[in-house]
Amino acid sequence: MTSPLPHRSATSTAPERQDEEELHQRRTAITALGHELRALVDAAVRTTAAPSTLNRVSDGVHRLTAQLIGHLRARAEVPEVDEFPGGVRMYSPVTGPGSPLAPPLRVTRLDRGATGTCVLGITHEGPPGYGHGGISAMLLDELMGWACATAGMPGMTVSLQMRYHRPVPLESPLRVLAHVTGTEGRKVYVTGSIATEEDLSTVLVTAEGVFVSPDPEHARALFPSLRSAPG
Ligand SMILES: CCCCCCCC(=O)SCCNC(=O)CCNC(=O)[C@H](O)C(C)(C)COP(=O)(O)OP(=O)(O)OC[C@H]1O[C@@H](n2cnc3c(N)ncnc32)[C@H](O)[C@@H]1OP(=O)(O)O
Repeated sequence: MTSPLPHRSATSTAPERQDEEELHQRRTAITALGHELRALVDAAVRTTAAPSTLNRVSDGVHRLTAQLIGHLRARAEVPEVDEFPGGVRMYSPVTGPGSPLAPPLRVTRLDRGATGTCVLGITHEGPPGYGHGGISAMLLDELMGWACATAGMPGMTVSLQMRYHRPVPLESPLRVLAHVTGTEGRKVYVTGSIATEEDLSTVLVTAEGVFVSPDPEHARALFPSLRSAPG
């Protein structure tokens, strides 16, 4: 199972340990804020509170936001708390423990594949009581991307074909699966599915995707903040 928290190394030198401790504290705080934000978003889309209460909460949230906007990172800059590419992404809208949008999906790497678990909430609702089709596509796109990475070919989605067989329930543990089925040059072919933990044999959604590993020149142009990174 992937963890948003850093691994600690017994062989770290003292300054490294200090850095690791600081990273651990930041990730723990980001995770705690993400948890509270998800609770806020959930309550905000479910509440039947009076307009006066909504206005009061709105003012309070505005004041809280002001405490953060003095410390924003530049757009497209990889957060210091992340390991990109190929590792922790604290603010991913799918897996990020710091993201109010993320369920978040908890991912386990498999051999040329990946599996993920999550619970969708009312924030992710499409038809009343069920998940939005775009959210299912988001879960599968992400996990299929992880599957590519486990096959040693991290890439970007160029094609994603979805099939919605049955509605995806909210507030019910889900299992998402993805497997690489083949590669051809820089292209990776991947399949994915969503089922409930309760009934793994009844597939609710399936997907077929093509991912492409950008060539190095293209990758440097797309991700300039990684210009000095190895590879
Ligand atoms: C671990 C975390 C995982 C996270 C996963 C998240 C996944 C995402 O959401 S990625 C974001 C969404 N995707 C994107 O924004 C990608 C946008 N596309 C691009 O930028 C470019 O297409 C890019 C960089 C991927 C590839 O560009 P480039 O390197 O020039 O590839 P290009 O030469 O055009 O095509 C490579 C091959 O793919 C094929 N291909 C391109 N597009 C498609 C397509 N839509 N369908 C099928 N095949 C395609 C080409 O035919 C070519 O095949 P061949 O080598 O056999 O001729």
